[in-house]
Amino acid sequence: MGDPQPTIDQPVRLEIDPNGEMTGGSRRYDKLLGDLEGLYRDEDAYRALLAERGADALMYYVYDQRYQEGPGALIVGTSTLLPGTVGDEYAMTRGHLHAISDRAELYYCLSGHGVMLLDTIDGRSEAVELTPGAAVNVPGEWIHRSVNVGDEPFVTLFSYAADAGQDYGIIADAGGMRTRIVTDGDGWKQVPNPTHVGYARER
Ligand SMILES: O=P(O)(O)OC[C@H]1O[C@H](O)[C@H](O)[C@@H](O)[C@@H]1O
Ligand SMILES: [Fe+2]
Repeated sequence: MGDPQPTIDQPVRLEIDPNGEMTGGSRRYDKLLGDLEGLYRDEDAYRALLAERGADALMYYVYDQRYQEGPGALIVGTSTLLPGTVGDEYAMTRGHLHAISDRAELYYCLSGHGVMLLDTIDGRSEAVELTPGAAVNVPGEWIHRSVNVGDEPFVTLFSYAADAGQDYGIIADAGGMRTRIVTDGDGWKQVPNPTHVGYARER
């Protein structure tokens, strides 16, 4: 009686387009304007956009491919974040800490112009600007979100451990991340977020 035989998955070929289309993946999911209640600071601007474009307006979408949920497997996919602002804030993903918080993630920019916004529980914040060909290796323990600061879709290729999971509550409970990425007229800037009350473990 030896150890049980591991499941050996078959390699998968993925076709990944700079505009974010991916074939060979396992699934696609869409985030709509109506899903993003509470994300943006300017609630009046959010309500106005909702009235104008409807709850079904597409904000971002993700393709991914995974073999299994085990700790040794990778999830690979693309994220396409459509451009725009809500109030003075640029379009962004909800953001998360991995549920298994030490899990890292690679993001490689395929097209567009964005910022990876990053916070740690222990008080550090970073904003890493991404243009095609630039990547960020996000270490474990960093809360992360993508922000589109350009006029075109911001598309990244990502990869992370299949067992990582996502904790969204950590940002919601803190009143947002420590900083926000806003327009200053002709570009982006990072400003303190006045609604941020600290992450649970630092309160
Ligand atoms: O999950 P959100 O914060 O809404 O961001 C959307 C997606 O962004 C990235 O591409 C991650 O790798 C995905 O796992 C994540 O789901
Ligand atoms: Fe992630």
